[in-house]
Amino acid sequence: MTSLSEAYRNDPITDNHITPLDFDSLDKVPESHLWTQPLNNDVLDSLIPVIDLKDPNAVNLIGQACETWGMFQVINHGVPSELVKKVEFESRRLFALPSDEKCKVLRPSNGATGYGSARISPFFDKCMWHEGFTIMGGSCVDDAKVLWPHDYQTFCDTMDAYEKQMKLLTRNLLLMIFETLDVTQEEINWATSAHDSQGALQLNSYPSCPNPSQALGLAPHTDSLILTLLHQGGVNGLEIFVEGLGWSQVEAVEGAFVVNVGDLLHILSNAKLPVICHRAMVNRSKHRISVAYFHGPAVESRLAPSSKFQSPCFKSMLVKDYLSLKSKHFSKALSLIRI
Ligand SMILES: O=C(O)CCC(=O)C(=O)O
Ligand SMILES: [Fe+2]
Repeated sequence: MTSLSEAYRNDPITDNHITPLDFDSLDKVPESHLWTQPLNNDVLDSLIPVIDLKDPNAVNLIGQACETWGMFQVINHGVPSELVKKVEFESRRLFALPSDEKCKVLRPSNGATGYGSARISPFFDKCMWHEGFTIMGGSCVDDAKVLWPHDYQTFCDTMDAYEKQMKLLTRNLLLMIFETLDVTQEEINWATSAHDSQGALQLNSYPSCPNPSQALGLAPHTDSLILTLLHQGGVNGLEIFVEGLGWSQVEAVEGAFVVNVGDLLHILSNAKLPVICHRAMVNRSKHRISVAYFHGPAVESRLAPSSKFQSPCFKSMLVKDYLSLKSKHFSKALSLIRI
């Protein structure tokens, strides 16, 4: 069976879009990372609801938030805060390594895992104030052994434990979403299956930046898979684009995960659930870390709007073919499969 990481192999990225800056060595933002168009710092306050999973009305609130925004935050989700803190600590330990150490596990141009710039980098003229580390296929032991030959186990155990928790929470959230979205049991099984080969953990690092108004942490994008769970690490930075209003901050709420609909759930819902365009901003004083878990279905499986919809508005295709289309056409991918 093809895994998510294998699905990315056919669409290599050129090497100059993979190696991040050595941020520690800089006291000003280089031309390559200076975004000249206004980044609009008049951001609106948070519009995205924070939902308590213990609220008896949580299912309806989640359903409403998904239909309105394609995004919500959850608290009281059952993921131990100690584990989340450990993940953040281990992530900081990784990104604090010297640049040449981190580059020993640089993501290969035709690969999906390891250290490197955001996969969306080739679609933008300017570089992002960001470095990332991607874990797919259930284990990061090979990379961790290179980074810490004698001390890799804690990192791996922490990431494994976190990924397990993310899979459980994702499944629960999807089941709640499907209580208010009419799809078949087979489609629910498709969306909630959670084999090791399907999810991805993305550690994001946004070092403090001497010129935050002209640098961008992560450029605007939608997430490609089914559902994303994001830990913002207590530092604001995530923003969403709201048609007619502009950019709005998604406040970093202590202990909350930001949950957002990805392209594949948008397609399954026949566009009933919007997919929200978001970006990450940087700041002058804090080194921001975020951790995203992306949940996807089997890449060899077929993707289509639910058969409950009389008039599907997207073509049916294999998941891996959609991911390949997204790798080539980025933000145009959804419109290319629109009927
Ligand atoms: O760091 C953030 O706030 C956003 C991260 C994100 O959008 C992603 O990893 O896809
Ligand atoms: Fe994202």
